[in-house]
Amino acid sequence: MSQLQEELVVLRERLALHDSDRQATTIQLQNQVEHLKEKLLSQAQEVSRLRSELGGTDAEKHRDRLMVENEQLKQELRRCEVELQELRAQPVVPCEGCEHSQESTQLRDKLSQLQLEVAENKGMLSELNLEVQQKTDRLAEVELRLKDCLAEKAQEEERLSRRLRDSHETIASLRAQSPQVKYVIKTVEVESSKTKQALSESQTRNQHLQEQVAMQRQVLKEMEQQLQNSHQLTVQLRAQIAMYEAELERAHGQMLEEMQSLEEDKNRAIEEAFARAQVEMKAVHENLAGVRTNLLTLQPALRTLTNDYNGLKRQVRGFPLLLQEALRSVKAEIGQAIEEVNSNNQELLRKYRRELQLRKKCHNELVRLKGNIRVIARVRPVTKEDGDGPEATNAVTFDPDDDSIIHLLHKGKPVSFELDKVFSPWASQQDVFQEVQALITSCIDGFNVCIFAYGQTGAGKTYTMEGTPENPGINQRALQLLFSEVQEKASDWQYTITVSAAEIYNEVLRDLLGKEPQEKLEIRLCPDGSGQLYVPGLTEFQVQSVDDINKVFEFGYNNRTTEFTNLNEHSSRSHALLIVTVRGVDCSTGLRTTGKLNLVDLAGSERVGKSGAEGNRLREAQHINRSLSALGDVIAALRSRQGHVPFRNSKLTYLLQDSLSGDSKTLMVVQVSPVEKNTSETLYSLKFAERVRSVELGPGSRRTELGSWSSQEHLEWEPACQTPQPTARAHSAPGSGTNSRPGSIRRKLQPSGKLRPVPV
Ligand SMILES: Nc1ncnc2c1ncn2[C@@H]1O[C@H](COP(=O)(O)OP(=O)(O)OP(=O)(O)O)[C@@H](O)[C@H]1O
Repeated sequence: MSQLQEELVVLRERLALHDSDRQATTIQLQNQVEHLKEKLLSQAQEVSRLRSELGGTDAEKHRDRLMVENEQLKQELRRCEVELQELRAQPVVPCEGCEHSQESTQLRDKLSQLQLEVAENKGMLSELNLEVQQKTDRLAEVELRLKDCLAEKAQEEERLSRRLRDSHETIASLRAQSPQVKYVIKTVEVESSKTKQALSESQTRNQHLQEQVAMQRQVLKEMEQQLQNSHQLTVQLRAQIAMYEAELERAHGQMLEEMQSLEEDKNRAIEEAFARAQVEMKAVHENLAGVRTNLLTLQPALRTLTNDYNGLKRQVRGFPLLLQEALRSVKAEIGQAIEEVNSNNQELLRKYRRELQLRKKCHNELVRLKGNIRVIARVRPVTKEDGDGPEATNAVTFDPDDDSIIHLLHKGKPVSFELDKVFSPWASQQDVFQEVQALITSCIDGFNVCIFAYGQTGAGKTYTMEGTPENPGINQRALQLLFSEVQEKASDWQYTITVSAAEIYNEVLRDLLGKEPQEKLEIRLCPDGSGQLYVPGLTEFQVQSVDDINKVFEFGYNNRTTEFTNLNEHSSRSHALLIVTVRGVDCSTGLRTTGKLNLVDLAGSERVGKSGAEGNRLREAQHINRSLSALGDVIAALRSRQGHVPFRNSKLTYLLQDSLSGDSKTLMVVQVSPVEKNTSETLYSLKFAERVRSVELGPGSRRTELGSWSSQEHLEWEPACQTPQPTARAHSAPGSGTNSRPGSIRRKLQPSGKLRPVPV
């Protein structure tokens, strides 16, 4: 029992000890709670201080102040605008030539510039307003966050105080229930540690909040800086606005001054005008008074004038009728006159056409009477080339009473020939041309004409056809005549003249005006079925003047010189043709004519084969003889009007077919050398000429005459020469010559060939 009591005492002591401990702990806890409360309070104060420090209200104030300033600026702007409107509304009196108008325009420009600047500033201000608004929004947000923090803290505080209260109650209940004290103490101990933990947590949170507050402070500082900047900007803008206002004020003042001066000018001008008008009015009044007195005196004159005028008016009214009548009669007279002239013209035209036909008929008749094929002879003079001595003596004489007779003394025997005409060595180029002139003119009328120069080499063929530069031959003169005739007829006819030039050498036809003179040309039938012949590829040049012809000849000559090394010799062995085509259109009737003039310089007719030529020379001679024989055959056939004309026997006759047949006209000029040494060839040439001519002269004997004009005849004709044909009229020639025969073929002395250009 005593042990139990002892134990109870110990327990009581221990309990008392525990009690004192618990009291100490409770006090400690209470102190701690107090301390925490104090801390919370100080923190709340700190927060409120911070709130006040953060200057949420300052910023708001600042913002408000800015807003107020903004509002003021806006009001000022509005006022400025109103003033500007008023200024604009004020009527501007334009005064032309006024020196202020330019200044006024400048001021107006300046004003509009200022307005633009003001608008820009307005924009900037609205931007600043927006910025301030954004900052205010951010401040409100921060404030809201701070409020939330404070509310949280208050809740925490509430919770802690509630727990403290609970602890007190627990302690009190523990005191009341001593058996459970130990347990309670333990619980308190446990709870006390929890409280400590909560405290440390709240301390941590407190620290976090303090950091946030520091951050917010930093943000606020930055915002304050920004606000300060915007404030500075606003100050600047205000200064600018003030400056603009001053400018505006000045402009306004200037404008007012200008307006004032303008007003004054205007008033002055009005006054002056008024004074002038008054003076003028006075003068007008005076004039009026004078006019009135004049009017009184003029009235009778006016009356007579009015009467006159009325009379004239009546006359004028009647004038168109009179005029119309006069015009009608004049028109009728003119019409009648025109009709008369027309009928006269018609009559004249009819007569002209009849005359033309008659002329053509006469011409044709003349040509017919002369013969469609005519043969003339031309004797060349003795030249230096003929040499000296008996061989060069003259063997040709003429009949002084008959210009168609020629006498030749051949090997001592006189032989005479009758041709259509014989030209002595003294005959000029013009004399010869006169004989052929009619033929050329008929070419314009649409006839085909052929003029041949026939004879031995050196007998003067080229001289007759081409002549010399100083003394041109038939070719040049013919073309000249054609041009002048065509020009004469130009009022009624339109003509085109074209020329072609060709050469036949060894029965090969070549174009002398073509780009390829080497090219062999062929004669073909026209594909149009007209039966006409043509030479494909033969160049044709249109000529309008002698100059043109000279150019064409020059071209042809150049072609030949480049082609042949010995042109003179070559030209003696080839036939050269100049083909002139004259195409005409009658302007009144549309009638078309085409005439062709063929001017042919034949190859030398000498009988080379007889003199023992061989090789190329013999071949050339054979070709020449064959073609000349063919020409003789064709002419003979035409004269005897045979059904078949052997045109195709040579290139020459085939090419000239359409110019030798039908109503074509042919003239052969037989060239004769007068000297003794050439009498054999001269005899041969004259016989050939006479035979050509005699075919027509003796119709009964035509058939017998036409036996053969073979190529052999040119080579084997010597016996026939000695015994003249019966149809050839032989006359005794006066005088006599030597019997010598011509020697070798002479070369030409002229530097040119057969197509040498001869200027006229
Ligand atoms: N009627 C004339 N008057 C003056 N000289 C003439 C006459 N006829 C010819 N002649 C001269 O005689 C020479 C030979 O004449 P041309 O050259 O005309 O002969 P050709 O017959 O044409 O010869 P080829 O057959 O070689 O062409 C030339 O010097 C020429 O000037």
